[in-house]
Amino acid sequence: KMSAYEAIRGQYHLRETIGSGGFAKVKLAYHGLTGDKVAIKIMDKKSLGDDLPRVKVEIDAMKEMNHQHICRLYQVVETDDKFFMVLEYCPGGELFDYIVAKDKLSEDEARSFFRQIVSSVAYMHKTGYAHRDLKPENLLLDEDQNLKLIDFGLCAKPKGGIDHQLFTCCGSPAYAAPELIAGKEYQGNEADLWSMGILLYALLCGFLPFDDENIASLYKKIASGRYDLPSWLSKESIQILDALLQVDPKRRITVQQLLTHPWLLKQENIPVDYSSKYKTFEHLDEDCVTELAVHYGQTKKEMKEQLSEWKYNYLTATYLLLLNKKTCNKPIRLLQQKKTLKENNKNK
Ligand SMILES: Cn1cc(Br)cc1C(=O)Nc1[nH]nc2c1CN(C(=O)N[C@H](CN1CCCC1)c1ccccc1)C21CC1
Repeated sequence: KMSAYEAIRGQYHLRETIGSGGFAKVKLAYHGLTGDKVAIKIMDKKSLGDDLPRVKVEIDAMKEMNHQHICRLYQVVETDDKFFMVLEYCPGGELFDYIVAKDKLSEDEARSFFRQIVSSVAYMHKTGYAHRDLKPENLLLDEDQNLKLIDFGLCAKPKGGIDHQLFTCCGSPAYAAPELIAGKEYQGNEADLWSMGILLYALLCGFLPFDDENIASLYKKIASGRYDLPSWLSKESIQILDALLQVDPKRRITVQQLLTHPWLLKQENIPVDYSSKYKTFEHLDEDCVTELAVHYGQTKKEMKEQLSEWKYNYLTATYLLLLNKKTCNKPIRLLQQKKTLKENNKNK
């Protein structure tokens, strides 16, 4: 049986580890046929333990979401002992590090980022998912300062719809909504809006509104809903923070109301557009289909049938990366994959 890395090795050139968390690590890699950079999240089944279902949750969620501010899933490889998720590579790293490096952001820069966050969350909620772990560590920067949402391992797709009650308490305490830490029933979408308030406060201030080493006093501060307002905050910034950081979830602003909030309209006066700029899964790009059909020596019809199955195999990844190139006006060309020595000898 093929070892895990062998499965990946023929398709990608693995490079250094760029991130490591509890049960997973992320490696930079190059996709063999396009030469494009990708990030491969590698999870060991044994060390996942009973967190294993979270991987399925994350994979199923990311397969369903196709949005310019949500990190793109290209391919999934499962072996006996590992999961590999091939994901979009973001060379700017985490928004968290960006804020720390700049101390705090200007209101205009915070607005530019927050509009993108609202766009990704509105799309996610529309698709029926609540993230439940929104924080600056889970927002990555691409080469054009665009934000990409990651880490859907704690997300929920409530059976009864996005406004259905949830129970599991999860996420990072400093970003968790009062109703969530109170152990009450809560709605995932409402809890996400609270976390967005914490996020916006961090963008504008460079520190957290509720913070304490002691978890019990942290919870008391969150439940009180009282936080400092630094002198540099404008009246409008204070207003939108107040709308988001409402302790009572029923009084909290909704993501739909956010789309046209005056603070977000300041500057360009255009409501946040949360629709996906990417083509739907049904529409296959003719040029990319042609390039793949030629490369694999198949008819366009056969290639379209294979692509339409969206198996999230190497073919899905190659198609999506070619589509990226086309969107960035780069030539849609596949590198002639260097045949491995074994293959060469076989053909002799
Ligand atoms: C840190 N950094 C610096 C540069 Br330059 C690029 C990066 C970078 O990580 N880029 C990057 N592109 N695509 C990805 C990443 C990181 N990354 C991640 O998924 N990163 C997360 C980061 N989480 C935030 C809170 C806990 C862990 C991660 C999850 C599990 C293990 C390790 C890392 C993906 C795959 C989606």
